[in-house]
Amino acid sequence: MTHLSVNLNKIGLLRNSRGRDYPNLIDMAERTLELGAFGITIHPRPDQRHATYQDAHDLKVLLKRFPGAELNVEGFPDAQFLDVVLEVEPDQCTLVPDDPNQLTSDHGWNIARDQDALRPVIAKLKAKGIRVVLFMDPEPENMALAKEVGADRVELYTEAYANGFGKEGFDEILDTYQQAAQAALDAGLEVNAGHDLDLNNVQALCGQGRIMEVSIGHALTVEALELGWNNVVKAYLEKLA
Ligand SMILES: CC(=O)[C@@H](O)[C@H](O)COP(=O)(O)O
Ligand SMILES: NCC(=O)COP(=O)(O)O
Repeated sequence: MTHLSVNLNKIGLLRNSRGRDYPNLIDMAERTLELGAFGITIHPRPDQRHATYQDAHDLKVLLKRFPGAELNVEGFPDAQFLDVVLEVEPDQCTLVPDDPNQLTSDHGWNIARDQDALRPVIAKLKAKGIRVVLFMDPEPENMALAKEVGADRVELYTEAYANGFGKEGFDEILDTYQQAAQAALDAGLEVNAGHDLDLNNVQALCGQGRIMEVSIGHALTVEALELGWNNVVKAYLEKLA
């Protein structure tokens, strides 16, 4: 079985678009955990247009009511992000090489280049008992170095996988991801995966048993809209009849 950590960034984005607390991110997290999801992920960016740093604090309080459930905080390890993570002490911190103004995450770490910056950051997080994950492209040859710099896990960046799903050449893409996951396991790492995973494509990736956790947000939010839309429109029509 693969754990599901639900990314609530898009709930934060919707909330922030109106300047009031609706939808309430903590309520959505609570519902998600009550339904049996393994965890909650947020990815606060420097402009806090999605989840905010305060959300990380509030989620930590909520998660205390759900023993065994995990909080995963993702982001680029700038000073502000690290201060928040070291204070909140989530179960897991996923380090992502985002630029400050990036629309969304679009690449994994170049560890050979960034290892001197990563090592002390990883050591600091681990000293607080936080599991550290590095966001990685599916490159089997880089997994040993991810282990060597101190990561506990890698998260495979699955945009290419999701993009190729169901298209010609997909078998080769899937094979690349499985090889990267196996290389990580062989190096002594655990393996997460995420980005653009959805109800259609998630099983083929996780079915071979190498992926410990997926974090899913964007598609899950859109799918919730799609699956709920008809009922809600009908409910309004009934109110107005
Ligand atoms: C690291 C990663 O792939 C996700 O955190 C992704 O960036 C989701 O965030 P957004 O939906 O806010 O782009
Ligand atoms: N780590 C990936 C994540 O949290 C969610 O990515 P997406 O489903 O919003 O693309």
